[in-house]
Amino acid sequence: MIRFENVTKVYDQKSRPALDGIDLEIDRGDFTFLVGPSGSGKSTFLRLVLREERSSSGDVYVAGKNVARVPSWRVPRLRRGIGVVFQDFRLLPNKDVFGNVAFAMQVIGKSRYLIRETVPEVIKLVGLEGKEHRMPHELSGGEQQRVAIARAIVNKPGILLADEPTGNLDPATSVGIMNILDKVNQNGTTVVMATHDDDIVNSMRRRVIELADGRVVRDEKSGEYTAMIPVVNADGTRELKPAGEVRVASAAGSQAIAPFDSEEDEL
Ligand SMILES: Nc1ncnc2c1ncn2[C@@H]1O[C@H](COP(=O)(O)OP(=O)(O)OP(=O)(O)O)[C@@H](O)[C@H]1O
Repeated sequence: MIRFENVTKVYDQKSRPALDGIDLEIDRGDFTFLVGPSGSGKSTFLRLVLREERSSSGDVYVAGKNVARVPSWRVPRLRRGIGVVFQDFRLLPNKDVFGNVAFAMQVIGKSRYLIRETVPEVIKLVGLEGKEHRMPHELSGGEQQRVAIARAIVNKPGILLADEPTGNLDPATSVGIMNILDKVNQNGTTVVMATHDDDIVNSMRRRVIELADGRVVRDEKSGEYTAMIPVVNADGTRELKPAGEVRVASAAGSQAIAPFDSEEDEL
């Protein structure tokens, strides 16, 4: 469903590549986690699949098509087959739940009849029945993410890309979101999820592709993950440490420099 053949992406000639010679294949119907420290290339991978960025060398195939060869006017059609969910939900603030989900069908010209049929089904699938007329600001973070997932899948995409979909949610709410993504996957959609959340990865036991400095350093069929966090030690040296250790270590003088701890503070 997604194939990378020796793909390198360089944003800035003076820096190391964001992705460096990636070779991998994700089959139709797979659920794959993309893990790795901040800056390892996860979002770049997803942007290449969506053709929001182009590779500097190597080929990206989505559903058998070399995305670099898709003419610009056909890119919207390519993207129609790919649903996307982000950490920050990105709902339309002036539309209610129904309107947010329906909008994804309206923009591609689906009939009012089909919209009236389909939107309630998808709202039910994500567990938001009865909340169709709530505005985004009247929903919890978890509910907003459910709307975002409903919007991403309402046109029945073959692929769902999720970039840190639980990054703004507490652990219990995250479990609910993962159950929905699992259901979407069981309905046949290929799911690729970038995450730092080891609890989620370890509870799901799905394929884990780990990136570091733009390279694949691990690819396991049903793997686990320990998130690593860059820290500055008391003596000023920097190193990567397992996330669990950092919380203990910080009391002893190490300070996390990645954004994860500050994100937790915001919860
Ligand atoms: N538009 C851009 N221009 C220049 N450099 C970029 C751009 N986007 C990403 N990069 C760089 O490419 C590398 C990979 O970034 P990317 O966002 O893909 O990592 P990530 O694994 O998704 O990180 P995070 O977990 O923090 O979201 C980083 O060094 C980053 O600074």
